[in-house]
Amino acid sequence: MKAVELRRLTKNYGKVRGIRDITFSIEEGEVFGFIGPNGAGKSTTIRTLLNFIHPTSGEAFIFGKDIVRDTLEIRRMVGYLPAEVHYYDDMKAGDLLRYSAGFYGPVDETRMKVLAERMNLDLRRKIEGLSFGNRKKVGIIQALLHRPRLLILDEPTGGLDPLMQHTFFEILSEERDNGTTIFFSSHILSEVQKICDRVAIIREGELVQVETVSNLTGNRFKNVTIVLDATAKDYELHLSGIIHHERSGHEYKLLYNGDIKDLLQELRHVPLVDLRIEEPSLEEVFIHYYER
Ligand SMILES: Nc1ncnc2c1ncn2[C@@H]1O[C@H](COP(=O)(O)OP(=O)(O)OP(=O)(O)O)[C@@H](O)[C@H]1O
Repeated sequence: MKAVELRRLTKNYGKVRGIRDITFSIEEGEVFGFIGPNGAGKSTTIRTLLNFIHPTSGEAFIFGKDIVRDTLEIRRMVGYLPAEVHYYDDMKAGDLLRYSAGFYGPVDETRMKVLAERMNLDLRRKIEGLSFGNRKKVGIIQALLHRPRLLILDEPTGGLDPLMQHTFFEILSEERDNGTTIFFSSHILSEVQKICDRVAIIREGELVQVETVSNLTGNRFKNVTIVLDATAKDYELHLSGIIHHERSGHEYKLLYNGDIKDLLQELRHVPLVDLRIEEPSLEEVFIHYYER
């Protein structure tokens, strides 16, 4: 059984495009990233999965349960962090967490305190006095507290400083090691690279690609910088697999997705001064998909 399965899931807001024909699935225990620029449809997908909004067509399942028919059962298995957290301002953070965790059964006070301590959150403070980042921490603890089988996190790191992001990813790794499935959306590719097994790339409401992170950052893609002799005339590389190239003077920068032997073969005929072959960041790889 898949942890999450979407089959041609579509959501329109009246005439406005939300998401169209989204199909992918997440294995149990996987850390799965959902990547796309603002407005791509990440939140729409997540909110449809949790039945906050109704699909226009298509279907989806969480641990085999139908997202529309079995909402309550699904909510019990899921910890959800919305992109924007809205709370009753007048409550203390700790009381709010107790109140919301109470829905799932007895509240694990120790877990709440440990998480709050690690995230440096004072549970006695009222929500209204908390900064955006501290409210985010409340949301993160809320999502984690009842030890859900599946974590769905919508842009979880926004508002957290780098140190806190580090702690947050540490906590996520521990959850993963305990078997929790994690689905999180982001427009920051490097953070997805850190922790995800696979990523789905969404753009303008449509799924562009589902790929393992190791495939994307692994052997296939290289950043190649070639510096030619000043005497070299305008030079054109005759190679398939060049995804993107730019030139300034005698320096050529390529994003290359092909056999490295073909590249070296081609370069034998070139008045080479310098050559660098480096691992591209996920950003650079994705830019190629977005530009298509
Ligand atoms: N309640 C709504 N009513 C009408 N259109 C909406 C609504 N919510 C989202 N949309 C539209 O659906 C599309 C996808 O938006 P969505 O919020 O899902 O994107 P996103 O990938 O989560 O981006 P962001 O990171 O900016 O939240 C956008 O064109 C957006 O304008």
